[in-house]
Amino acid sequence: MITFEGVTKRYPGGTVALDDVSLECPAGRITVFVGTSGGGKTTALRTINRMVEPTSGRVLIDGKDVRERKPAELRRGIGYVIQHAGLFPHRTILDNIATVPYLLSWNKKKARARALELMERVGLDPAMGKRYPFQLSGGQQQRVGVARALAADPPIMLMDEPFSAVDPVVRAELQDEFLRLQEELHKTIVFVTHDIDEAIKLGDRIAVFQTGGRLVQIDSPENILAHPADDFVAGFIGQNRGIRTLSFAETGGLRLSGDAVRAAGTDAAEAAGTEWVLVVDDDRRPLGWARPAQAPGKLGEAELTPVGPTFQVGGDSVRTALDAAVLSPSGLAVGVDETGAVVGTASGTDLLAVPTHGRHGAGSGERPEPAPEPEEADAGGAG
Ligand SMILES: Nc1ncnc2c1ncn2[C@@H]1O[C@H](COP(=O)(O)OP(=O)(O)OP(=O)(O)O)[C@@H](O)[C@H]1O
Repeated sequence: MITFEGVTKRYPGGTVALDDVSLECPAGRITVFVGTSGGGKTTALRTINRMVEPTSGRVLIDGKDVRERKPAELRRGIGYVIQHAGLFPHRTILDNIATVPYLLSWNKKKARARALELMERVGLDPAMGKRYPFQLSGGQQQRVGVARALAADPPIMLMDEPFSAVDPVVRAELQDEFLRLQEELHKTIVFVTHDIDEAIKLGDRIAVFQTGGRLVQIDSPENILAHPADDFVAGFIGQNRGIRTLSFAETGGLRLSGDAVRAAGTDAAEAAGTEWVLVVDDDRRPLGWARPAQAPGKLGEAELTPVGPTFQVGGDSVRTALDAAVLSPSGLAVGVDETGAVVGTASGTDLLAVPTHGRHGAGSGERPEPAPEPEEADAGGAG
């Protein structure tokens, strides 16, 4: 756990970069510092590894004031990743990743073996180990930056806009892999970004900083979206706050209907009263939509309308399910299990009735959430 106790940083000339900031970054979780440019995010991050010394207040790691530790020794236990990766240009990728192991006097063989292992972990072909940074794409360089920070297996990682310099597609990939890695590694991570969407995707907790180094709110992404502390936070979150809240609503408690689901080969006349039916194969995999009134005969014989996007029940959020409903020709979202078999369908109205608590998707670990109400607890099933 990292604790800020009344941390203030005033630079000569009078700039207040941090104004009496108190917060906690729980062990094994991702805390994201987000906010306006010049709000003090980077300054706050750097007080943790003593690259910045507070004017007053204290930063504690597991209850111990960081000032009691020598900066060099402290930093070896704290991985640090920055924008543009900050790799050493004249060192190979392997040697870049092995920087801290070398500093810790590991023998070269062990350090390189560790670097190779980490390259695989962060999704880089180990054959790239002999290359130099300029021979890698921006996204690959960022992966090297993450691998380098992880090399000596530090319990803490500080990440300052690590994915900001790459295009949105690569950025999303890096974020997804980062979350997967964190599920295995459970590091205590402090992550700075100016991008609220990145903060919501990655953070277990989000700390919002305002100009003048003031911490305005620290809470879970769900609560920040649902209950912004003031107009500044509401404005910072931006539009579509309601819809985005649905990213945190789980589909596991949803009651899905089997009324519109029919096996291929069934007589269309049997479903004559239903405008759209979802035709499934023997394994309940969706084949497409049919309108029985317009295509008499056996379902599946006439051409079907493509199913469109589906959602995984319990795995995807209500936001994803709602998206599937909006794009579905029938207006019904198709819920599938992890094998792709149809569980049932839900209308937009069904989906909006789901309460919006709980973390969705490829997550950054469980978080203490209120237990579901009994009536929400039964898992979705064709019913
Ligand atoms: N070494 C320094 N000397 C004087 N002022 C500084 C110094 N470093 C930062 N500042 C000032 O402190 C304030 C906070 O800066 P900081 O870099 O922490 O903000 P930030 O929230 O990370 O901003 P950004 O998103 O733009 O990177 C800014 O007004 C900045 O100009």
